[in-house]
Amino acid sequence: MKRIGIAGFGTIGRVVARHIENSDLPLALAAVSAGDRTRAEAAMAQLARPVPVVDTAELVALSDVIVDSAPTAAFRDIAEATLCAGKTLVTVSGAALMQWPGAAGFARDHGGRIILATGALLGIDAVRAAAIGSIHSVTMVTRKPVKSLIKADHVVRNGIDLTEIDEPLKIFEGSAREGAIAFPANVNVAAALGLAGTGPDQTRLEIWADPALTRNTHRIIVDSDSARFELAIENIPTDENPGTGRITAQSIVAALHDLVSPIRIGT
Ligand SMILES: NC(=O)C1=CN([C@@H]2O[C@H](COP(=O)(O)OP(=O)(O)OC[C@H]3O[C@@H](n4cnc5c(N)ncnc54)[C@H](OP(=O)(O)O)[C@@H]3O)[C@@H](O)[C@H]2O)C=CC1
Ligand SMILES: O=C([O-])CC(=O)C(=O)O
Repeated sequence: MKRIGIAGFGTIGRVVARHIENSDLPLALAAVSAGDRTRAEAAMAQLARPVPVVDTAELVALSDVIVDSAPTAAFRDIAEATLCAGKTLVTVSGAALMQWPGAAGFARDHGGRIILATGALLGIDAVRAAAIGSIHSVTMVTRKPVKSLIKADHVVRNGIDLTEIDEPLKIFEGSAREGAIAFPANVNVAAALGLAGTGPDQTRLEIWADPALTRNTHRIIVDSDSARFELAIENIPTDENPGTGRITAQSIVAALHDLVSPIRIGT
């Protein structure tokens, strides 16, 4: 039985907890950590078998695997505490991982492991396989409804008014690294794509706010010496946090299944 601790009991963390509770695989929810403890305890009362809301140190002590579903800013503390204990971190904070160049060395030195789940993306398996050979180019175009982008740091900081737009507006063009830093809660997937393929600096990214859309969409074109492929995904936003697609939590659950299943499908 693997004991799972969830760091960040918000939109993603609560869905992951419910799946673990209902799973017939050898996974058990051990504890969660939170920003606002009172709010997390109220949400915990919705579970059939509530677990304690604890701080990061206790979460790590009580768990074999930590799921990081906290904000980007909390990633490093959660990751270091997990890795220092020689444990496994499952995260979708690609933007934060990208900004920690020493992560692999830190994990190796402490006998821990970081698993960056695919999150709200697709095709990371094919991109990784292509990267074994030579990738010529990777381009990603993200289009999101206004409600998914309106609170993004970059939009607020630059005073970009999305409330009145009646046609698609390109709000960012650059590298995946620049995009993930400017939109840490909106294009973690671009960072993941960069880390899987030619690197975040070589991966090109556009972000559009599109008033006609209801879904968070990503289109990716990869050209390599083994294959050319195009990928597209239309994510249904969660009600709680429209920037977060529903599939993200399910990607984490699938990654947890991989840790305990006798057969693994896909790279
Ligand atoms: N790769 C991908 O495909 C995607 C990645 N993400 C990333 O996943 C993460 C979670 O997203 P989401 O669930 O939508 O976000 P939410 O804001 O819904 O949930 C985050 C939770 O973390 C809590 N929290 C805040 N600080 C800490 C801390 N120091 N330790 C533990 N918990 C803390 C917050 O509590 P409180 O509100 O009380 O502060 C909140 O409940 C984000 O980093 C986001 O960028 C999201 C979508 C897609
Ligand atoms: O839901 C999405 O489309 C992707 C997302 O928020 C992210 O990468 O952080």
